[in-house]
Amino acid sequence: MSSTPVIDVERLNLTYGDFHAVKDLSFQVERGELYALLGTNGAGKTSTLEIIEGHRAATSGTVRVFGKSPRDRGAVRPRMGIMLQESGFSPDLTVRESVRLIGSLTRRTDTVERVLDVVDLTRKAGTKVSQLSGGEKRRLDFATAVYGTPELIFLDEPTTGLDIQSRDDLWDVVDKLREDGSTVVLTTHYLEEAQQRADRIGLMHRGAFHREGTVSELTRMLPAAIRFSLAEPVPALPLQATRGADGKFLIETFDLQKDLSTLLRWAQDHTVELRDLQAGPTRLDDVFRALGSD
Ligand SMILES: Nc1ncnc2c1ncn2[C@@H]1O[C@H](COP(=O)(O)OP(=O)(O)OP(=O)(O)O)[C@@H](O)[C@H]1O
Repeated sequence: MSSTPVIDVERLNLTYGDFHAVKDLSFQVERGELYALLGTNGAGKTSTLEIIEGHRAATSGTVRVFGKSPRDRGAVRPRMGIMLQESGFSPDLTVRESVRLIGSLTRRTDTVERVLDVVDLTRKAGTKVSQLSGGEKRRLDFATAVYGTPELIFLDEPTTGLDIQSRDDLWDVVDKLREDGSTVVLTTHYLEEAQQRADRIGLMHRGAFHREGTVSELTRMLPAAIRFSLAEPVPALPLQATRGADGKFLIETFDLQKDLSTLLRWAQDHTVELRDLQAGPTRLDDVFRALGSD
């Protein structure tokens, strides 16, 4: 059984004058998914999101949100919560007034008190926006996405500028929204967040998908890494290794278990200490670095 995707993008193109910013992009986001749109600077993520959010018209291609055109704002907009990189709240309004204003714009039902509590700004309710810290402003931006528990939530670099506790709190709220059935589209430059939380990732580079899939699909095609240091003099190793500028050895392998056990057995037999030993699958950062070298 297949249900209509929440977001359905087919052969989307966007040009700014002569510049082709989004090239034939196609993807779907299913109900309840957390989809991360990642990419290099200028890859076209914001442009793509702006079209899906209904802020910008496509040059060609089709975009459907809940089966409708995102330009049909009356039908689609109340079902979306959008946390932009900068919400542009009026500096003279208080936090409470700002949330009330957001609420009236969303046309969703909620209470200001509940939303302030969810984003942990109750104590700042009477404070003017101009007097908030960077992290508090970011939490106020988050309130725009949370108000009225929308079915579809866009989070554009949501944790930038947040301390660890606030980040964890934000993700707890997102987890709760997902339990309640919300679909989430995320952009972030914190790759570990995407790696931990996304169901699927679209990795954009120069307007197109370089890769798309689950985290394990994206990382599977790169070798795993074993890293360690050795005391001098360095004995002959049982496997091919390279040595980094920091003096650490790196073994890249598509058979981590076998090569790691070979290395450990060799170290045991030769009474060699493998210092700072680390072994693991490729991280998303490495997929990105591979992109940069294309
Ligand atoms: N209004 C515009 N007019 C002309 N070119 C634009 C406009 N907006 C964006 N661009 C260009 O389109 C490309 C894609 O921009 P976009 O902001 O979508 O990228 P992004 O993936 O969100 O980048 P970043 O990670 O740096 O925020 C960039 O090369 C950018 O310079």
